[in-house]
Amino acid sequence: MIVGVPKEIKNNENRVAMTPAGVKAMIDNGHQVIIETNAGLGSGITNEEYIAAGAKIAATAKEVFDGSDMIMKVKEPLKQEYDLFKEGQLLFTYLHLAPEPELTAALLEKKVTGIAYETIQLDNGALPLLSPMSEVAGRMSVQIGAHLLEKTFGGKGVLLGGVPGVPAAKVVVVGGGIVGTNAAKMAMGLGADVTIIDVSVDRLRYLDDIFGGRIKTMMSNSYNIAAAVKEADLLVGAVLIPGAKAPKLVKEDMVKTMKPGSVIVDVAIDQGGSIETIDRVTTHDNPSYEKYGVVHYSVANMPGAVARTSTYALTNVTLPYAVQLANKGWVQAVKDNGALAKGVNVAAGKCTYKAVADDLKLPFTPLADVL
Ligand SMILES: NC(=O)C1=CN([C@@H]2O[C@H](COP(=O)(O)OP(=O)(O)OC[C@H]3O[C@@H](n4cnc5c(N)ncnc54)[C@H](O)[C@@H]3O)[C@@H](O)[C@H]2O)C=CC1
Ligand SMILES: CC(=O)C(=O)O
Repeated sequence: MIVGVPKEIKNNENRVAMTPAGVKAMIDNGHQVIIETNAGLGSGITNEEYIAAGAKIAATAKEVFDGSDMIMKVKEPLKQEYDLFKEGQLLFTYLHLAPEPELTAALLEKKVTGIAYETIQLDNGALPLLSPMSEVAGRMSVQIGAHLLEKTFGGKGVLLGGVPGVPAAKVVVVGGGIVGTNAAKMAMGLGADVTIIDVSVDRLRYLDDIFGGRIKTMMSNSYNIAAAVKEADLLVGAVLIPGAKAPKLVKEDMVKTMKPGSVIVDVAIDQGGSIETIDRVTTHDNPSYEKYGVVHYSVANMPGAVARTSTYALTNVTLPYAVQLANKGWVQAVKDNGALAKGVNVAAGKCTYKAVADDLKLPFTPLADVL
């Protein structure tokens, strides 16, 4: 199989979908790899390193798409990439289709097989290709929140950890999964007063256990969320229902109760956002805006800013699945691997992921019907 890796074009997206180690693994398995020129530079990987590992370098994204059976990317394709899809091509990347009707329509029209990193799911519910980026974004959410709380960035001028004699800032994390746990870890490490809200009592029990009672846990319901949001200096949105649009758990009237200069970082923006007052997806160039006196941050590719770490963390987990897809072809690979099968969101012009079909009001076709 010929595997193509275009350069990412989203604002400040410096990650790349394959490292030289991935190229070598593909070549060792009898495949060919085409990398768009300079695709790795943002992650500190040169064309020469890819060539030494056995890749060919293409001058343009069009050459990569035209010449490849499988495209590996990091972020969901942007509008200027839709025309590059070839009918029947395999696309392996983050897709986040539930909030993206136009991208979904383009993939369906071209009968692209879209396998989304974020919905590949193990039997225990874990999302192995989302987790490393959630670790990165969860940790970044507190680092970014701490900056935005500074007066010069529009914040109320509060130091997360406080100092002796002055109380620490209150950090409220809605969603206690991978993002939430990593946000809590960083916030606690900086000395903040941390509360995590989740809908799963088992998850809250686990968090209480691992943090040794040094954070507070709360059951997710609108009463508790309203009370916690009102007091929060930094609010982190971190909920997920796999594949689906994020539930808007924090309502506009709750945000209005926050003190001026408080900060919201909605990490769940890639699934449409979990905070009602988040009305746009922002970019690393212009990451935050003010609404009701509160600083809002809603960048959908947070890990792109720490690309070197993120590229290696992401490709560590994507490569074994990519090799299965290349070795067996996607149909046999998903028949053999139930976790990978859950990644198939669109195939043969049909939507094969229930939550995406429901959110976009499209007919749902069970994957078995297109295999
Ligand atoms: N903006 C960005 O750059 C990035 C965004 N993300 C996104 O962050 C979000 C969270 O990802 P993960 O932590 O990996 O997901 P996860 O599945 O590990 O955690 C989600 C948590 O939300 C909880 N939850 C579900 N419904 C809830 C409700 N009604 N109330 C409270 N909690 C609820 C679940 O019980 C679970 O513990 C996803 O949308 C993911 O795509 C991840 C990485 C980067
Ligand atoms: C998860 C995701 O969309 C990202 O890492 O950008």
